[in-house]
Amino acid sequence: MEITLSLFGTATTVSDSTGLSVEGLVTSFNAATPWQLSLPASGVFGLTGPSGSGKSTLLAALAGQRRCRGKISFANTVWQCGRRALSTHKRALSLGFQDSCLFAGQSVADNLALARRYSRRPVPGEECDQLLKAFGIAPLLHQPVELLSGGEAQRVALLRQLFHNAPLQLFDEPLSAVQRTQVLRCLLPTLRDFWARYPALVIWTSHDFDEIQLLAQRCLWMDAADLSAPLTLPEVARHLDTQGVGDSCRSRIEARVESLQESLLTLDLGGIALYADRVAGHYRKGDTAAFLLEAGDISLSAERPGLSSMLNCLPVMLAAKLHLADGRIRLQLTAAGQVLYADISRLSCERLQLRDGATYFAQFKAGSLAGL
Ligand SMILES: Nc1ncnc2c1ncn2[C@@H]1O[C@H](COP(=O)(O)OP(=O)(O)OP(=O)(O)O)[C@@H](O)[C@H]1O
Repeated sequence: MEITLSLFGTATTVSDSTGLSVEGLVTSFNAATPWQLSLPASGVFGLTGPSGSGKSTLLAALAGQRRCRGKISFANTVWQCGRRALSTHKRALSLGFQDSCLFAGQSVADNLALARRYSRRPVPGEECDQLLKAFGIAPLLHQPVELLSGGEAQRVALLRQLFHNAPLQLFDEPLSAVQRTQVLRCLLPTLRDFWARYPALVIWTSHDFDEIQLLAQRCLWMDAADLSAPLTLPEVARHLDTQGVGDSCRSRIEARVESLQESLLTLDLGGIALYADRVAGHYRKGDTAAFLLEAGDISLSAERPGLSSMLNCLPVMLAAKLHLADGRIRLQLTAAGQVLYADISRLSCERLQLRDGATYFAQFKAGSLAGL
């Protein structure tokens, strides 16, 4: 079904969609690959792809901050038709950048109050108080924004966007300066919970695929100005693997070199022997060597396993569980003061009856340790 709307006094026909509809959107950057996109009125969608591929340009065009032509409509309102465009402040959206863009000369509290005052869907005060606490912003409320660190400023800017609670929320690497553990363990779970209770259409741009996995169930992929339709997370992971970009979840492990025989390296991690196969480079006994280990390469047992073709068996302590958007569970484990991540299914998690603080056995193949 199609409906007719009036934009600047001229009748315009758009698809009857309450979500976001983009048809043939062209900027000076993507003249050869017009963008098409159709997203529902609510839901969290990741946006990732190689650097310089056009992600920020797309967000700027959606927000009316980049000259473009084509059609954009959201919630049955036409924002762009041909070269005619509705100005940014008339679009029901908010846009958050890596550079926090807070209002200078004002306190944190003033910045946040403005967002609520100009919101058409203000978030209840109680909710705001909880968000202030979860984001660690409460002690900073009376600070002038010029005195905030980069990570603090980003957290305030993100909070300002939540307080404003626009129907379409665009984010461009909004947490790149915030400590990763705080992002993964506190901020992303808070955001997921917030958007479950205050639905909006969210497009979250990041190079950190773990962030996207924790927030979104679908993700857009941009490569050389070519925009995909929403993909599943495994589909995007395959793109990332092929391109060698992005950041799937890998742990960095450091261990002391014991011996190298043929291509099998024997290591010592806190008194436990580890083995790395097919490693390149020169290793000398006593050196500290670093390796990467994919979260998906680890299997976990509640009891010490018997003989196995998996050469590595490391006792680990479960520090935390993170629920990934695709239903899997990411476990944060510690061993000899180092942090490892393991991705397992919800069923495995239930069967193992995992408890924080308990000891388990992480198994992985010698070939899974990639030397740095
Ligand atoms: N204001 C501008 N003027 C001219 N070219 C620009 C401008 N902004 C970006 N570009 C160019 O447009 C292309 C796309 O940039 P864009 O910032 O959209 O990419 P991106 O995918 O967001 O990259 P990143 O992941 O590195 O942030 C790049 O080649 C960039 O150099």
